[in-house]
Amino acid sequence: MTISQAAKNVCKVSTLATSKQETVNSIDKKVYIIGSDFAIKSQASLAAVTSYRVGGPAEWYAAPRNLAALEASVKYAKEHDLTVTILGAGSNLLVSDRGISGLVIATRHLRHSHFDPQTGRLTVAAGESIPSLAWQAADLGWEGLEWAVGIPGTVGGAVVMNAGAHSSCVANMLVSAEVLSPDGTLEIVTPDQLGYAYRTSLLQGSDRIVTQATFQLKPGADPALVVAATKQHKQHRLTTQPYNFPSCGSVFRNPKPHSAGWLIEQTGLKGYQIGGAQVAQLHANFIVNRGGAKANDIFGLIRHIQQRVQDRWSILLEPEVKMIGDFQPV
Ligand SMILES: Cc1cc2nc3c(=O)[nH]c(=O)nc-3n(C[C@H](O)[C@H](O)[C@H](O)COP(=O)(O)OP(=O)(O)OC[C@H]3O[C@@H](n4cnc5c(N)ncnc54)[C@H](O)[C@@H]3O)c2cc1C
Ligand SMILES: NC(=O)C1=CN([C@@H]2O[C@H](COP(=O)(O)OP(=O)(O)OC[C@H]3O[C@@H](n4cnc5c(N)ncnc54)[C@H](OP(=O)(O)O)[C@@H]3O)[C@@H](O)[C@H]2O)C=CC1
Ligand SMILES: C=C(O[C@H]1[C@H](O)[C@@H](CO)O[C@H](OP(=O)(O)OP(=O)(O)OC[C@H]2O[C@@H](n3ccc(=O)[nH]c3=O)[C@H](O)[C@@H]2O)[C@@H]1NC(C)=O)C(=O)O
Repeated sequence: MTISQAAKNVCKVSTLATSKQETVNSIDKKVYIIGSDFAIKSQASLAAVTSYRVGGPAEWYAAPRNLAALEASVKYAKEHDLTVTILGAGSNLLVSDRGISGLVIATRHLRHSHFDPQTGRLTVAAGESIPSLAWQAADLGWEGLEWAVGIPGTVGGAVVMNAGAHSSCVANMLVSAEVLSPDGTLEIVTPDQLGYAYRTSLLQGSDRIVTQATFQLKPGADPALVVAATKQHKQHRLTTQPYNFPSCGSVFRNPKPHSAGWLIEQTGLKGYQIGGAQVAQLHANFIVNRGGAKANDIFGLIRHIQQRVQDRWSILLEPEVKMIGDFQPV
């Protein structure tokens, strides 16, 4: 970005200026615009905030810490005609090496949680960590989230993805979610409105932002037993899934009744590598970043796996990972 471009971008934001707004360091790429209740950063690294640790920058990036700041970010994007991309913990995203144009809004800093012992309901902001909630519930002796340990995502991402493991998933326990639309309206939606199915929901590809969710859990169990079950799930993961290198978890949905990992292994692709991206030895449905991978290495490997599995089994594997931005065709 040139100085004049940076200055232009600052001007754009200054139209929203409040008395507390200031800009810092408009000479290099890191231009920060601090509003009364929100900040926008230009050319922010997305590799730093996604689990694959790859990809280019966000043209604009906001990480609101409360609902008002989220609403301000959405309003800002609308007024400046910026495409909005939502990021949770970035644990199911592959960001292109060219980065993302428009405004990336990270919801992982929206935080609050309330365990209501009267109803057994857990109401949490979109940015709360799913595995952290699983451990908190276990410590309280609340059953229902044992499966979620080891899924390094946020509540927002889990509600959108219908995250699941060990035969449970978000759809089974979600009571309602609060969503923010681009026009600024807040709405409470229930699971029957979200078209939930295996690893999918109507929120995928929609422009609605999850701000908080309420889950139904089961209080009253012996905490020691719930902690033990949670530990067991975590241990199972550590022995069957590669946690030692950056990944996005399972790359492909299972084409039921088959499992993607089995199909990929049987195709002889374990250990196959493009650049720094490798089909994991421990679990063939994981692509790991062995160090220095480019997003395009991972993208190329995804396409290679799809082609080889299609050739061998006549099954087209469907990516679970969300690929965002422009990728070079392979
Ligand atoms: C080691 C590892 C293990 C994993 N294991 C599992 C597993 O067992 N089961 C499983 O289901 N997944 C698993 N995953 C994948 C991932 O953790 C889940 O999909 C998780 O739910 C993604 O949450 P996130 O907050 O990281 O979302 P992100 O990856 O940031 O985003 C995912 C999608 O949700 C959207 N989104 C995120 N937050 C919001 C919001 N507040 N409002 C609207 N849209 C939003 C994004 O735009 C994107 O389309 C694993 C990943 C890793 C790295
Ligand atoms: N391969 C990859 O790309 C990535 C893998 N990961 C892995 O995913 C897994 C999930 O990630 P993470 O979000 O860190 O989840 P963890 O389950 O490791 O921790 C989540 C939260 O729960 C707490 N916690 C952990 N263990 C216990 C326990 N026995 N009792 C009570 N509280 C506990 C942690 O506290 P405290 O912080 O105090 O430990 C933390 O606040 C981890 O194994 C992590 O290494 C994460 C990101 C990317
Ligand atoms: C990690 C994810 O979710 C995971 C979730 O953690 C686990 C545990 O419940 O079950 C699913 O994995 P999975 O179907 O691969 O489960 P596994 O039990 O590891 O494997 C299924 C079958 O494939 C076989 N398998 C697996 C990997 C491999 O390299 N080779 C192989 O043959 C296993 O032996 C097993 O018979 C989810 N994946 C999908 C795509 O549904 C994710 O979505 O990101």
